[in-house]
Amino acid sequence: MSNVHVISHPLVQHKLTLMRRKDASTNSFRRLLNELAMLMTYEVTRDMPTQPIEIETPLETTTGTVIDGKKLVFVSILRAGNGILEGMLSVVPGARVGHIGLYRDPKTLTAVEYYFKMPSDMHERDAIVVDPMLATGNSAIAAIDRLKEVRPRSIKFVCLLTCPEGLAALQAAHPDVPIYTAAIDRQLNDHGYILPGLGDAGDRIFGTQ
Ligand SMILES: O=P(O)(O)OC[C@H]1O[C@H](OP(=O)(O)OP(=O)(O)O)[C@H](O)[C@@H]1O
Ligand SMILES: O=c1cc[nH]c(=O)[nH]1
Ligand SMILES: [Mg+2]
Repeated sequence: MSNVHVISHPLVQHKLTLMRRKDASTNSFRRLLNELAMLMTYEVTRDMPTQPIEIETPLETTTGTVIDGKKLVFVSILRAGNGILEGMLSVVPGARVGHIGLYRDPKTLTAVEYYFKMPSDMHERDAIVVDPMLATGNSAIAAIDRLKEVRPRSIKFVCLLTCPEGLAALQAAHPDVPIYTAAIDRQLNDHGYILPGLGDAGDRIFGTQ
């Protein structure tokens, strides 16, 4: 599973454990997701291109290093992706943002698209697709199928939690897309929920249960 990166940093694991607890409030769930997303961004953007820039310190001229945030596009799978998006944008505020609206049909567990909006010139941008949950993989696969139609320069997928079933499905459909996650849980239940998991991410972020 060389294309799968599990971010096992103690801070990430600590916050994820607090989020899993069923008694975590909407407020603390959202705040923790935000903090986790910031920490995960550090790993996910480790290889992003930089360029040298000449600057003046109060004492002399020197050469510093900057990124070009505009070349990055965070692609949020609605709704729950927006919980990760917020944290990522606080670390890379210049990034562009795309949205893909998808929901899982509760009976068939297939993904149904209701919205798609990307920045222009996607072929010049590196896309990071975000969604807290990779369960059956149907939503991530549908989102990446659709995203590939506008030909971004590269694609990564970031989630908080996944399971062997979702990883296998996404890797089979899009072997070129690296996957970043904070944990690989045990399995899916009969309703397509991750066990032990954290429940329905969208409902917990937005308090819609
Ligand atoms: O891997 P899958 O089996 O496709 O499941 C994962 C999807 O399920 C959840 O979205 P949901 O359909 O609940 O929509 P929401 O974000 O609007 O709540 C989650 O945020 C993922 O998008
Ligand atoms: O466990 C799961 C599976 C899919 N979507 C969620 O929000 N949670
Ligand atoms: Mg949901």
